[in-house]
Amino acid sequence: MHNRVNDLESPVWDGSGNRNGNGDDKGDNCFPPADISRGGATTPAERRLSRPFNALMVPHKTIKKICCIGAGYVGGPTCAVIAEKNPDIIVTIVDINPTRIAAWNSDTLPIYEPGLDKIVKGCRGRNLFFSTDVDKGIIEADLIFVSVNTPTKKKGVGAGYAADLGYVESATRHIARVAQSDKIVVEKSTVPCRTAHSMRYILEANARPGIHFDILSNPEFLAEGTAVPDLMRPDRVLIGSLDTLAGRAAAASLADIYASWVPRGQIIAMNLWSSELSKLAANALLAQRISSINALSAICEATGADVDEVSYACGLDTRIGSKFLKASVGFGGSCFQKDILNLVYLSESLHLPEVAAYWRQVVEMNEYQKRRFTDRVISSLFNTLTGKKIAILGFAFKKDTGDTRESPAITLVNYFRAERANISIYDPKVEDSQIWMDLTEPGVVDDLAELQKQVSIATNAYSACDDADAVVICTEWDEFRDTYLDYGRIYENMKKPAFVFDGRLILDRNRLEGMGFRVETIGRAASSFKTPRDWE
Ligand SMILES: NC(=O)C1=CN([C@@H]2O[C@H](COP(=O)(O)OP(=O)(O)OC[C@H]3O[C@@H](n4cnc5c(N)ncnc54)[C@H](O)[C@@H]3O)[C@@H](O)[C@H]2O)C=CC1
Ligand SMILES: O=C(O)[C@H]1O[C@H](OP(=O)(O)OP(=O)(O)OC[C@H]2O[C@@H](n3ccc(=O)[nH]c3=O)[C@H](O)[C@@H]2O)[C@H](O)[C@@H](O)[C@@H]1O
Repeated sequence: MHNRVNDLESPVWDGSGNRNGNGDDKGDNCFPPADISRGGATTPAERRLSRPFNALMVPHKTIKKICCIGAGYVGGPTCAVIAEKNPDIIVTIVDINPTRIAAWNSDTLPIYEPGLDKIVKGCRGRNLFFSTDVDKGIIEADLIFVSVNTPTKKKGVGAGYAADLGYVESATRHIARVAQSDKIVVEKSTVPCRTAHSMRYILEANARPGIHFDILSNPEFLAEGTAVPDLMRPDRVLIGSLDTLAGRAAAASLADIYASWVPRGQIIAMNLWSSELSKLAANALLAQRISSINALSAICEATGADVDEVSYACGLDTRIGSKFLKASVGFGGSCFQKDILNLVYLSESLHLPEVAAYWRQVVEMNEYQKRRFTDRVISSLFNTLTGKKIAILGFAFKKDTGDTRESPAITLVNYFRAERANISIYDPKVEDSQIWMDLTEPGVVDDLAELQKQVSIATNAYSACDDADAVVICTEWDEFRDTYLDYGRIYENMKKPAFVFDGRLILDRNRLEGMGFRVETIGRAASSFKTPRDWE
C-alpha cells in the first residue's frame, strides 16, 4: 500500500457540502455541517462560514497525545494552554534547542508572558512535557503541531521578502522519517499560501509504507504580552482542511481539542489555502492600520492636529473601530514586517506588481516613521548628537514582553550611534545579553568593544536618565508613565534644557512641561507651534 496523503490539489469549498471529486462525501454529512446556522448571514460564503463547527457530524478520532515541534513564543504558550484545558491529553513540546528546553523545565521560563508561569507550572510533569527528544515526541503523538520559526529569507531567491521555510521543511522531513503510525500534521507556523502542498510532497516522498498523513492549517493569532488571555478567549480559531472525509475528520479531531474551552461557534472551518492566507492577511491589515495612523501622525505634527484625538474620533466610527490606531515610533515584532514582505513576495510571484507595491508601502511607512522620529530628536537637540547622552527607555518591541525582534528601539539606537551619541538603555524585561546581540553587527569581530564605549545598559530608569540630554520613550511599559516614574527627580539630574521624546504617547505633556522639560510627542506639533496659525 502506498503512502496516502489527501489530495491537496483542489481543496474546494463550495459551501454546498458537495464532494470535490474524490467520492468520499455522504450527501449532507458535510463539514462544516450544513444544517446548523447562527443566522443573520446573508451571502452564501457568510452562511457557510457562520455555521458552528460541529465535530460530532463527522466520525473522527479522539486525540490522546500531541507533540508540538518548536518551543517558542507560539508553541510554548499555545500548547501549555491546550494541556491545561485538556488534562486527558498528553502534550509534549519538543525543540532542537537544548537551552530553550532546559529553561522551559526550570523555574525561569525562556519567555516572559503574563500568566504563563502559573499555567506551565500547573501542568508540567502532569500532562505537559518539554523535551529535546524530537523522535520520541513524533512517534508517540496522534497529532503534531509544527510551530517552528519562518523568518524572512536572508539569501538566495526571494531574499529580503520570501519566508524561509527551511525549518518547516526540516520538521516535516523529521516527521516523515520517524513516524510509525498515522498522524495529523498541523501547520501552526505562519506560512505562505499553499505551503501545505509542499509538506504533502515531502511527507509522501519520505514516509514509511502504509502511513497516512492529514495536513491541517491552524494559524495562531495570539499577540505577545497578551498571549494567555488571547489563547483563553480567542476571537476565532481557524482550521483549514481538505474538503474530504479524511480532511474533515482530522479537522474535527483538532476542533475537539479547542472545544474544551472555545465555543464551537468560534471554531471556523475553511479550505487550507484560505486559512493560510487569512493569517498573512490579518497581520497585513493590522499593520496597515498602524502605518495609516502613523502617516496621519506626520500630518498632525505639521499642522498642530493631535493624533490621539484624530485616532479617537475615527475609532468611534463603528465601521473603523478603535483598536490598532495608536500612533507610535513604528511597529516591531517578529511577524508584521516578515508577513507583509511574504505577502509582497507572493503577490510578485503571482505577477501582481500593483498589489505587491500596495503592501510594501505599509513597511516603507514604518521605516519612514522611525527615521522621522530620529530626525526630530536630532533637530530638537540643535542638529547634533555628538557626545550627548540619550536615555532610551524600553528596548522590547512592545510592553509586557522581553522580545526584541524587529524592535524600533534597535533602529533608533543604530541611528543615534551613527550620530555619535552616547546611549544608555533601560528595559525592565530584556536581558543585557540580548541587547548586546541586537546591537552587534553580525560578523564584525571588534564591534562589541566599540559598541560598549558608546552604549551602556542601566539597571533602572533613573540611572539611565542621569546626566542625559534627552530621554526617548521607545516602549510603552506602564512603569515609564508619568504616574509611576518620578519625572521631577529625572529632570533634576538631567542636563538642561532637558528633552523628553515620547515615541509612544504615554506621557502627559503639560505636566512634564510644567516641570521644565521640553517635550516632543509623536503625532503632536512642538509646544511652540501655534495653531491654527493665525489665531494667536
Ligand atoms: N511570536 C508570535 O507572537 C507569533 C508567531 N507566529 C508564527 O509562529 C511561528 C513560530 O514563531 P515563534 O514561536 O515566535 O518562533 P520562535 O523562534 O520563538 O520558536 C521557534 C522554535 O522552533 C525551533 N525549531 C526550529 N526548527 C526545528 C526543528 N526542525 N525541530 C525542532 N525544533 C525546531 C527553534 O529552535 C525555536 O525554538 C512563526 O511562523 C511565526 O510567524 C504566529 C503568531 C504569533
Ligand atoms: O503573527 C504574529 O506574530 C502576531 O502579530 C501581532 O502580534 P504581536 O506582534 O505580538 O504584537 P502587536 O500587539 O500586534 O504589536 C505589534 C507592534 O505594533 C505596535 N502597535 C500595535 C498597536 C497599535 O495601535 N500601534 C502600534 O504601534 C506595537 O507596539 C508593536 O510594536 C498580531 O497582533 C497577532 O495577532 C499575531 O498573531
